[in-house]
Amino acid sequence: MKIEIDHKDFELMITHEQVKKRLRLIGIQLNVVYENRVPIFIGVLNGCFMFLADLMKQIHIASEVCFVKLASYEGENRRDEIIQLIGLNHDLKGREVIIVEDIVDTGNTLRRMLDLVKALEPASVAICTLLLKPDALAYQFEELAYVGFEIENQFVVGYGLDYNGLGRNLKDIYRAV
Ligand SMILES: O=P(O)(O)OC[C@H]1O[C@H](OP(=O)(O)OP(=O)(O)O)[C@H](O)[C@@H]1O
Ligand code: HPA
Repeated sequence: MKIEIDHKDFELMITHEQVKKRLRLIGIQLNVVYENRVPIFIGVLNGCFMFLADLMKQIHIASEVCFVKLASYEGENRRDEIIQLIGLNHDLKGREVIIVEDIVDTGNTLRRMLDLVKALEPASVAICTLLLKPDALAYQFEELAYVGFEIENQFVVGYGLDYNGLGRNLKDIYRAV
């Protein structure tokens, strides 16, 4: 099936049924690994909102959830880009943290997120991402423990992911053609 978003063509890549099936398996894994550890799931906005909402329906152990946003601004020296974590209202010291992303592409966002989270001294940090583009990844992350789908280096949209701000509401995931 083909769709058009903001004058760009996309074709169906991963159906919502496939996503749900994969989420059930990831949920089973997380329920086992984190039993009695009361993990905190930290979703990185905006893209993760649908994935994290559906993932949490598969989590049956005691756990907490929060959402953060990464914001950047330029320091006095124009080349200094300062990155801030906005919205975190939990003390992460000694906690078992699971960072939830819709997609890890170059890995730049995750690199920054990990630096900020690790500075807060959690007991452990794992990453759960719905999509991973291995060929675009500029770093190796040993924390990348839960991956929904590895995909080719193509732009994707839907299920939280946007193209020019549009398409986040689509249930299925589409790739640019
Ligand atoms: O691995 P990277 O190359 O850094 O790309 C991945 C990031 O890009 C997207 O966020 P974006 O900054 O577009 O914000 P959004 O979630 O609000 O769409 C996505 O949600 C990831 O957080
Ligand atoms: O392929 C993508 N689609 C939408 N947003 C993104 N952010 C990083 N990669 C992507």
